[in-house]
Amino acid sequence: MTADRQAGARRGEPKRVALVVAAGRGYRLGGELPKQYLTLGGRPILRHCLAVFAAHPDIAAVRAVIHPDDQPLYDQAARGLDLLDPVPGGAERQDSVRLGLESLADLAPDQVLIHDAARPFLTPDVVDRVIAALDEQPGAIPAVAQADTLKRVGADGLITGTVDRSGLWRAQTPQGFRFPDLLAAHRAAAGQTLTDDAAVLEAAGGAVRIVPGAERNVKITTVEDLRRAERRFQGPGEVRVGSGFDVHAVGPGDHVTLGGIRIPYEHGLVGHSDADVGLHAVTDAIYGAIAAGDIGRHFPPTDERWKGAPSDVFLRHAGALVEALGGRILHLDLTLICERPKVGPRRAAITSRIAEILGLDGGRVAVKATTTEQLGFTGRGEGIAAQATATVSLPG
Ligand SMILES: Nc1ccn([C@@H]2O[C@H](COP(=O)(O)OP(=O)(O)OP(=O)(O)O)[C@@H](O)[C@H]2O)c(=O)n1
Ligand SMILES: C[C@](O)(CO)[C@H](O)COP(=O)(O)O
Repeated sequence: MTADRQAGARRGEPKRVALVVAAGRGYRLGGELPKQYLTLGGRPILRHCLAVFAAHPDIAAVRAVIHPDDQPLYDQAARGLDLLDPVPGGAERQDSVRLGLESLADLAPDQVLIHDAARPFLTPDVVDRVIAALDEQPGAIPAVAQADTLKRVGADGLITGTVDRSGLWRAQTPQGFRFPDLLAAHRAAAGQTLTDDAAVLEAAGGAVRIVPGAERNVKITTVEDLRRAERRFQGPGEVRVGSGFDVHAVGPGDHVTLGGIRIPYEHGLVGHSDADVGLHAVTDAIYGAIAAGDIGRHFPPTDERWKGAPSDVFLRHAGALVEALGGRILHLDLTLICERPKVGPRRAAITSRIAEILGLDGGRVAVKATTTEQLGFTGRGEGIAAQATATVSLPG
């Protein structure tokens, strides 16, 4: 559970769960793999939305509903994300949602957001709008106003009429509801065929509000949808660079933690967490690249939960935020500044550890060390400093 999620739970906010339906077979798209497991922008389609929910501060837990045959594909797609175990779906989308809701009954969330795995371009702002509307309504869905003229067409291909498009909206997901209402509505609707969860709540007499969706939040249904989605990931996207800097004072102890590894030493480093200046600088560099604040905002030093905490927790959080934006860490460059302990012999271990924490290729992580020629606080051995840059690409 992330820092923000734990904080939310502590503030007594409604317990909100995201349920991602991913048990479909993708017949209209065809091909050997169900569409949610095809690779888009270097990651399985399903992973895109799972990452958004997993990193969202107002979502307490995330569960996917999958086809039982897809377990190995799911395991690969969800690797490293903090999720509830998946549950098996049913023959139709509606069955999969109902089974997913039943599986959450023991957890008794206050609210649930249902999302199609086949909508990989979900962004946190759409989730925010649905959640905000749920404060006032039992149901809220993102939707986009219908812009084209609508024709009713007969079996012979001839137009039989023009449909008045005023008041018509295209429904998207995630669709948010008060959990007990939606579970009851789905149980009551078993046997009817309804294509979204808003329709299920409407059938039970529940009010559902529209909030602005996003044109980019499309569902991948056909080969043409997939091609269009792939084109969005072509080209460099937007490249951003962030920088990070950190210092910790030397104090009593018999080791320091630097760049995620423990190094025996005649002193320690003083800090609220494990005082790993290296990981702190890299973490702040990543936050900087995506303009997501700094380590102190996400993990306040006044918070007892982070006392003695291993700093890989902070770094993983920054990596998850990049992923939730559909981005990728292209390169990290860390410089450790101290006379002692000697970093050179540990450079490879630090490089591998940072790469491992973030799931990166080691070639994307540079670790360097320097002294300040015995000048200043690092030169006198009073503290260790670190500076880092992070280069991140975000989809265009
Ligand atoms: N039995 C089903 C059918 C659909 N879905 C999910 O519902 C979402 C929207 O459905 P759709 O786009 O229609 O997906 P498929 O059913 O896979 O596509 P098709 O109808 O072309 O087979 C998808 O994320 C899909 O995996 C599901 O969980 N269980
Ligand atoms: C729920 C939905 O995404 C709303 O647009 C859509 O109805 C699901 O897809 P399907 O093709 O109707 O199963």
